[in-house]
Amino acid sequence: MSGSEMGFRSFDPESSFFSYPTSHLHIEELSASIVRSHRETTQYRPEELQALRWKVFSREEIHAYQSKSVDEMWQHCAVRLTDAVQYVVEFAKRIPGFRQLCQNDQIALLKSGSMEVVLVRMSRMFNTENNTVFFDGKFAGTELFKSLACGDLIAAVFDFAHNLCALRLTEQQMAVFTALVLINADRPCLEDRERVQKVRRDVELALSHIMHRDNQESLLHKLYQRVPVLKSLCALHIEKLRWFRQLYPLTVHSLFPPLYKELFGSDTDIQSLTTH
Ligand SMILES: O=S(=O)(c1ccc(F)cc1)C1(c2ccc(OCc3ccccc3)cc2)CCCC1
Repeated sequence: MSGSEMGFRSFDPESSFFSYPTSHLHIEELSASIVRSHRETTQYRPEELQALRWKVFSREEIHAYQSKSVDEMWQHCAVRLTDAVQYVVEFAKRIPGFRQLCQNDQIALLKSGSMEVVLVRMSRMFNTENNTVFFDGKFAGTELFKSLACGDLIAAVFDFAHNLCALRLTEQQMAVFTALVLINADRPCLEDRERVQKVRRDVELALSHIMHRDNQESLLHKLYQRVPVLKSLCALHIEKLRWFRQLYPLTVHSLFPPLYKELFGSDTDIQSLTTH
């Protein structure tokens, strides 16, 4: 196996900055740091979700959600999503390598990747045995979200969560996979793509290292196959948001969280991410 295959890179005097050899120790430290950041920034611990696994909404509670108006339910989910995104922002800021990126690139990666990370993390809150997701303190099926009037988006969100949950990723595997989803050098509006790629390369090595250590390398290609689905889910979310905003412009303007509008609205500049 050549040095580059083992993850070692030779010194390149012309490179924009010193390209350090990626040692196994560096990769192990990076993995440990990403796992710690993940554990510190997930809203619910796995054991908490496990304990609540069979706590489902009653018919009356489901009916109450279904009786909400479209704009009320959209606002409710937008607030939930924004909460989840703020934890993802905190996760990103604690990833070595992400912090070293310029602020513009940190914001560009969060703007295009935070929803994807939320959707990956959502698979931790999914119960494949009754096809429910943890929402507002209990587990809910798709029928609870009927008043959103975007059944195709909800079905796709559930389908994605179900498929990923079925892979039974460990928290460590989930942590490094979400870091990989976030640190993507193909995202739009990046200033230093090469630097993002170098950070991504080490996270890729970290994921391969963890999957090899867990003897689950066969999962790697399944994980990489889920990435394009994430992209299409986020596009569908943006499409639905455009539809919703045409119907309820005032709700979006005055009742949606500013961070939600900055991340998913039209190209408004990101204020609240920088002031964090
Ligand atoms: O718990 S949730 O509110 C939830 C909503 C819909 C659903 F089917 C399952 C769960 C949450 C979520 C919020 C918005 C999502 O897409 C964008 C969206 C969808 C519908 C309306 C508005 C926004 C997806 C997930 C899960 C993770 C964080 C919050």
